Amino acid sequence: MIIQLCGMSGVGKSTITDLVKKRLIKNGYQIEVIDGDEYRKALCKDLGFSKEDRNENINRLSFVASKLSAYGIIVIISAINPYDEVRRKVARSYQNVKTVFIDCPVNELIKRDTKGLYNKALLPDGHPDKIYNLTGINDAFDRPENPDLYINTAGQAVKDCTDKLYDFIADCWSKICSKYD
Ligand SMILES: Nc1ncnc2c1ncn2[C@@H]1O[C@H](COP(=O)(O)OS(=O)(=O)O)[C@@H](OP(=O)(O)O)[C@H]1O
Ligand SMILES: Nc1ncnc2c1ncn2[C@@H]1O[C@H](COP(=O)(O)OP(=O)(O)O)[C@@H](O)[C@H]1O
Repeated sequence: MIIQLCGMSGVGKSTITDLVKKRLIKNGYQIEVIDGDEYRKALCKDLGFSKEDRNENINRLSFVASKLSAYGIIVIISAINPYDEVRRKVARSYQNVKTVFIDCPVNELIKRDTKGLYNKALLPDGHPDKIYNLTGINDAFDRPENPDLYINTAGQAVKDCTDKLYDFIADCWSKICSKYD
């Protein structure tokens, strides 16, 4: 099973997946997280943030996910994954793919700004530190219309969001396993 997350920088993808991963391992599941930030330092280090590069990034991450998933490992792809077309392609190309939208209003993300990226994207044009392709500010994010699970992290405790994702994964996994009983 492949869980493809999508959501802008700072919505809580890493925070939630780290906790869900620990809990799944503790309860005996085999799980791997494919984290966009981590893979961009290795397998995807040649890629930037153009539409083409983001698409290629998700193509690579989902390919790796499919190989692990074929061994019965639950795989979470934790990336911004901003384009509807690519998310649909992943869902079409591989078996047992679920799409989870982690959401948070942009004004809250600007307040959180854990990596300082929003501050840089909001600098005036021409400023030497300004970034011009931050998802949700000056680059596109297609909000999924019918995700398999929706989590809004604004004003919600991390534990509640983690419980939601954990319960969803455990439920999907038990349905898949019951087909083989
Ligand atoms: N311009 C711009 N836009 C978006 N993100 C940026 C950008 N520049 C750097 N970063 C950092 O890269 C992380 C996103 O990488 P992803 O592989 O998840 O992106 S994508 O799915 O290919 O769109 C993202 O990680 P997260 O904050 O964990 O989402 C950022 O840390
Ligand atoms: N309900 C919540 N779920 C997840 N993170 C939250 C929540 N509320 C506040 N946060 C905070 O938001 C930030 C999310 O950062 P991070 O997990 O790195 O996001 P992402 O991986 O999507 O870029 C963290 O500082 C986290 O403590």
